Parts: sequence; C-alpha cells; structure tokens
Amino acid sequence: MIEIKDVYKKYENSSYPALDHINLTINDGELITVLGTSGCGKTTLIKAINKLHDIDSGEIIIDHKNINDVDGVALRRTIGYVIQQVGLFPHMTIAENIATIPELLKWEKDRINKRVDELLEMIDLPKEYKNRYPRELSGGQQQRVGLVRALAADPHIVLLDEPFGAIDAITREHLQDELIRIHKNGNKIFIFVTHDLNEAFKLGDKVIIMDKGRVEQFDTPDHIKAHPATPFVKKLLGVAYD
Ligand SMILES: Nc1ncnc2c1ncn2[C@@H]1O[C@H](COP(=O)(O)OP(=O)(O)OP(=O)(O)O)[C@@H](O)[C@H]1O
Repeated sequence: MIEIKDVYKKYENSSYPALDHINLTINDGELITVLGTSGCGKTTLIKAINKLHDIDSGEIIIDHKNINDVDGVALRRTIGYVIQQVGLFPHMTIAENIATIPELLKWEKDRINKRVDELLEMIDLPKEYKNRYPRELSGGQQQRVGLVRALAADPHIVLLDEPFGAIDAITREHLQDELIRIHKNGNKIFIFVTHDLNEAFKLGDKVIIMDKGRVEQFDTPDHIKAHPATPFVKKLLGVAYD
C-alpha cells in the first residue's frame, strides 16, 4: 500500500509547484494510471515514490514505512521502474539485462536463469533471444524486455513512465493488453504515467488526473466520465468525447 500525504515539491526557478499538496492512497493490487498534460508533475510524482527526487514536505509511506527512513538505492531495488527510453544496457545481452536486479540481489545462478526463461515466455520472446543484444530487437520487443526487466525480482510496486510512448498504435495496443494480463497475475501495484486519455482509461482501475501539480480527480474511469470533478477534467474529457 502506498500513502501519499500532503506532498509538496517546487523546483527552483519554477513559477508553480510540481507537486502541490498531493494526497493519495493506493491499495495493493491496483493498476493506477496518471494522466495529465505536459509538465503537470506526473514524472515528479513517480520519481518521488522511488526517491529519485526528494520532496520539500509531506510524507510518502510504503507498506507502513516512511520512505524518508529508507535508503534510496535499497528502495529502488524493491520497486520496478520502466521508462519510455527503455534504458536497456546496450553492451549487455537480453538475459543479462533482465537479470540486472536479481544479480544485484545476489540470487543463485540457477534461480536467475529460470526467472529469465519464465519472463521471456511471459512476453512471447523465443529463448534464443536471450543472447541477443538490444539493438538486434525491434522497438516493441525492447519495450517488452524493459517491462519484464522491471518485474524480474518480483517487486511489489512497479512504476511505468510513458513506457509505450514511442511505439506504433498496433504494437501499443498489444502491449497494453499484455500489461493488463501481467498485472492480473500478481497482487502488485502498477502506477502507469501517460498523457493519452484512452490509454489511461483503458488500463487504469483508477485514474489520477493532474494539472499544474494538483490532483484534479482520482477515481475509476466510469466515475470520472459520469462525474467529472473540475472544469479541467470536463475539458479533458470534452476534447476526447465530444
Ligand atoms: N529537474 C528539474 N528542474 C527544474 N524544474 C523541473 C525539473 N523537472 C521538472 N521540472 C518542472 O516541474 C514541472 C513538472 O515536471 P514533470 O516532469 O513532473 O511533468 P510531467 O507531467 O511528467 O511532464 P511530461 O509529460 O512533459 O513529461 C514542470 O513545470 C517542469 O518544467
């Protein structure tokens, strides 16, 4: 469970806060999407959760522990993280890429090999891809590897920052379905950032709608559509549904 209590952050030289007194509770097993226009604070929010960014005030509590009291590096080994640029290590094979966190956690070789095979199967990549390098895979395949790399050590929480942003519409739809399937098979929290309304509403059990560092609405897609809470949300829906 993640509790975000009155979290505030303002970058120097910024005219408005990136996170303006945010309050959210995210329960185990929820797939949450974060939707908002460019610069509204989506990335800052998820980087605050894995301590890549510090916050000015407020509290972030993960599984009843304030992350202030947890070392950032140790925390990030327990939280999956997927970014748009994929970030696979180019000089490492697919198997080595997927094994990064299990290696850091000093898992036994056999356990790592088994896990790599299991994850490749999960994303329908043939076993022989294990020894390929990222450049020998298509963009969509690399994105899939980026996704399962984040799942390798079976983290309880996975943060995904516009992971399908640079992918064509058909592959993207396929990856969205895959993500839903993978999420269904575990009691994990996925927090998925996107600026695409259809993607946010398709994937999210609940959607966080942000504007200028504020949460405008946090609710299920159906409830948001039926009862948009603010003029901003109405406008956002209007653009897509009118
Ligand atoms: N390192 C930084 N230094 C100063 N200002 C920053 C920094 N990172 C982000 N900001 C500012 O904070 C605000 C929120 O940025 P953030 O990256 O969280 O937005 P975002 O919603 O993820 O945007 P996008 O969809 O464009 O990635 C923006 O106004 C941005 O310019």
